[in-house]
Amino acid sequence: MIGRALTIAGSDSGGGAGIQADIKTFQELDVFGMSAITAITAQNTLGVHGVYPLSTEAIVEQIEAIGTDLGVDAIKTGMLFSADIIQAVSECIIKFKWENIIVDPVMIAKGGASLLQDEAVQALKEYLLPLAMVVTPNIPEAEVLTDMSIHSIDDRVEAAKRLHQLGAKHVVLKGGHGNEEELVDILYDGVNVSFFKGQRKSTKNTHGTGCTFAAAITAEMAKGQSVKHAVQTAKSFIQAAIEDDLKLGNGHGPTNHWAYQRRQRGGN
Ligand SMILES: Nc1ncnc2c1ncn2[C@@H]1O[C@H](COP(=O)(O)OP(=O)(O)O)[C@@H](O)[C@H]1O
Ligand SMILES: Cc1ncc(COP(=O)(O)OP(=O)(O)O)c(N)n1
Repeated sequence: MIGRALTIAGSDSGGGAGIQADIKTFQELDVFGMSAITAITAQNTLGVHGVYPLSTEAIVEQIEAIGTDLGVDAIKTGMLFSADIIQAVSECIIKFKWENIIVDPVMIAKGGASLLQDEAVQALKEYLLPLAMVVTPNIPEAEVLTDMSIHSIDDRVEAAKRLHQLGAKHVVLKGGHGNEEELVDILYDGVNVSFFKGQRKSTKNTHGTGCTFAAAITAEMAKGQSVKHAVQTAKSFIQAAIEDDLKLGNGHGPTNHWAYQRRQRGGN
């Protein structure tokens, strides 16, 4: 049977991040994509112009519709916006006994707009991280969740260990916000630390990189791959998507969700 992946996240009208990035990534990696929308954003490459959260009832109804019929093999959470939404989503995950949960702890969009209320951070730590098979913070998100400053690679490893102590079974701490030429994402599984390296591309077209990366991990896990294999594929997917950027819009443009498959087929 084909792998089934569900994204519980916000809609990005500009198509580069959120639900739209996730579904494109699922499709490119050959899994059946489904969605439960938490909020509508009016967004383009220049920034977030409006945020309209849905009621918890509307969100739970979407998740229940999927859980009681189609079923899922892996779930990604993205923009959850409020403590109430985090709690409602966590209760659904527990109710359906879903285990392959990839939590992208989205907090702030590239343009600076807040996609998670400050008071929701505690709910994220308390309700959702203990359910996470994988959590994928960027450096600023990891700093908020662990209450520590992250400068060196050793700091990243320490932060990953703290996030593991909060209940996430695997921690992928992304290096995009670091300043090294060779980007380093780390994976901590509670015992071992693995390093995933890639060449930094100098580009402003990085809108939605975090969503796309976490969606690729989710897709691979929906196909039954191990976390380590999923992260390796996601790294190749996002590297291609950033390198072959589409140059759309006047601000931070989207990445290229076709690039990985085109390369696999030997195209450019
Ligand atoms: N300029 C870049 N060149 C190549 N890879 C990048 C670049 N920026 C980010 N990445 C990669 O994209 C993924 C998302 O990283 P990051 O930017 O840290 O997350 P977020 O979008 O959540 O802020 C990571 O795998 C990171 O290494
Ligand atoms: C609806 C929505 N969800 C998430 C984000 C943040 O996406 P991310 O991949 O972290 O990319 P940037 O916003 O940092 O470019 C979003 N913008 N919108």
